Amino acid sequence: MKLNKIGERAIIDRIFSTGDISQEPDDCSLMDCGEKYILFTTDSISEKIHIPELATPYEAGRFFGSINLSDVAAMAGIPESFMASYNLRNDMEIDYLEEFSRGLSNLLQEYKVEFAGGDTKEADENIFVGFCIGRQEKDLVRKRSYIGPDQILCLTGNIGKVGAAYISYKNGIDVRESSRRMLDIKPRLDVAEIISKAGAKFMMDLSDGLFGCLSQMKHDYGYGFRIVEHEIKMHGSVDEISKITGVSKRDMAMNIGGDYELLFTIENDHFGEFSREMEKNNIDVSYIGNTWEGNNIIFNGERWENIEEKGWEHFSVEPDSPEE
Ligand SMILES: Nc1ncnc2c1ncn2[C@@H]1O[C@H](COP(=O)(O)OP(=O)(O)OP(=O)(O)O)[C@@H](O)[C@H]1O
Ligand SMILES: Cc1ncc(C[n+]2csc(CCOP(=O)(O)O)c2C)c(N)n1
Ligand SMILES: [Mg+2]
Repeated sequence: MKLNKIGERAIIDRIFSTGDISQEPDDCSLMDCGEKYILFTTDSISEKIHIPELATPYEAGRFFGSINLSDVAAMAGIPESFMASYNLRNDMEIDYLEEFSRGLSNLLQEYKVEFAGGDTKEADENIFVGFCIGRQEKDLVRKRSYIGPDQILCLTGNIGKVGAAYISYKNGIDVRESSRRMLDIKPRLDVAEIISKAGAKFMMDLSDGLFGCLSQMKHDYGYGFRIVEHEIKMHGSVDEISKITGVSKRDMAMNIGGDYELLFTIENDHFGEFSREMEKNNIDVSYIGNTWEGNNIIFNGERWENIEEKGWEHFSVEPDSPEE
């Protein structure tokens, strides 16, 4: 059976089922170092899928670093060192690669992460593979397995900026600015550790969209979510682009993916203390639902609906792709 008949999530299940993977599915893998964990993670991008044609190489380099740092932020780790492996077509312009590297280096400098080297090879497609390593006190690391029943579900910032930019870009609206926005993401290292110290339980980054994350958590850890649509803060562009294109706000903000905000839970009886701590630190957090043992559902203002959408998934069959 071909991969595009299976989809990314099921492919990863099949890889896990081959037996020897020692770690739980999470944003980073962990190495036990006494009082601390070493966190390590890898994330790659391909020019074809992740980099819109009108994006500058500098923007692409920053994006490449950011998505890797985001996986460390997602567990409340402190990133320390980064490696970059490039598989590149032999007709790539050296200027492109230099600008890409400059974007990456500047991003790493901003977050005080060492650029520790990498690997460079000739290939048929341009693929950039990152590896990031970080550290954190064990009791501050936020694992996905810390999810439990009746926790309050929380989300930082607002979502949908990247989804709206993606839809704009596809519809030929303001294409240069849309390309820039598609890559303009921020690893939430500014807030992750504070949120962890304030008592978060499980945490993850939203890379594949809110619906994708909920579906992944239900599948991997057995807990579902009841979320309330009007509690979810959307980026200002979502409404505007929805009106112009007819694509639903829900699709743009929750299904397309590409935002890197943090999704996490707190214990129900800790709400007062936690929300005061967020206000004190000026951290924008929305309380969007709670966990339960049932399936993922959303309250649309009138009734509860099942969430059927699965977010962004590699190898998923496009609706209009021919059957093989
Ligand atoms: N080829 C693979 N071999 C072994 N494990 C894998 C492989 N691909 C993914 N995994 C594991 O599957 C889990 C989910 O991986 P995934 O890349 O979806 O991470 P994520 O943080 O949910 O998403 P993103 O990469 O968008 O940040 C992780 O624990 C990861 O280590
Ligand atoms: C058809 C189509 N093309 C492009 C996009 C944009 N996109 C590609 S990957 C990604 C985030 C997760 O990346 P990864 O899982 O690789 O970390 C996003 C938002 C899309 N949603 N649909
Ligand atoms: Mg992640």
